[in-house]
Amino acid sequence: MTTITKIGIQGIRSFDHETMEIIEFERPVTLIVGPNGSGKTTIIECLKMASAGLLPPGARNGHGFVHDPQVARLPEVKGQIKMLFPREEEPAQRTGRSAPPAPFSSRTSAWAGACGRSTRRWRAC
Ligand SMILES: Nc1ncnc2c1ncn2[C@@H]1O[C@H](COP(=O)(O)OP(=O)(O)OP(=O)(O)O)[C@@H](O)[C@H]1O
Repeated sequence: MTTITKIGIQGIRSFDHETMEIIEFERPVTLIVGPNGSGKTTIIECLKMASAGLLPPGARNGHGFVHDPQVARLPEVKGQIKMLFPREEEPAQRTGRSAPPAPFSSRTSAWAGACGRSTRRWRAC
C-alpha cells in the first residue's frame, strides 16, 4: 500500500501564492478538520491532481483551481503541488522531476508533483 508523507500546496485556491504550505500526514490515519472554506476540499483536490493529474470538475486548464490572480493583484499566478511518499521496497532514490524545495528533501522518499498557471495546461514538475 502506498502512503503519502507530505503534500505541499502553493497558489491553489485560497492557499498563498508566495509560500508553499506543507501538510504532514499521520499514520495510521489523518483527519482533515476545519471551518467552512478553510481548504479541506482543496487539500483533497490537490492530492487528486498530484497523484492522478486530474483537475476538479469545471476547472478549465486551472481556472478556478489556481489562486485567483485578481485576489493576488497579479497578471498571473503559478500554482504548485508537491507530494512526498516513501519508497519502502526500492533503494533510496528520488524520482526525476524538478528539484523539490528544502523542507521536502529526503533520501528515502520519492516525489510527484504538478505545476500550472491560471492560463496554462498542467504538467509534472
Ligand atoms: N481561485 C480561487 N482563488 C482564491 N481563493 C479561492 C479560489 N477558489 C476558491 N477559493 C477560496 O477557497 C476556499 C474554499 O476552500 P475549500 O472548498 O477547500 O474549503 P472547505 O474547507 O472544503 O469548505 P467546506 O467545509 O465549506 O466544504 C474559500 O475560502 C474560497 O473563497
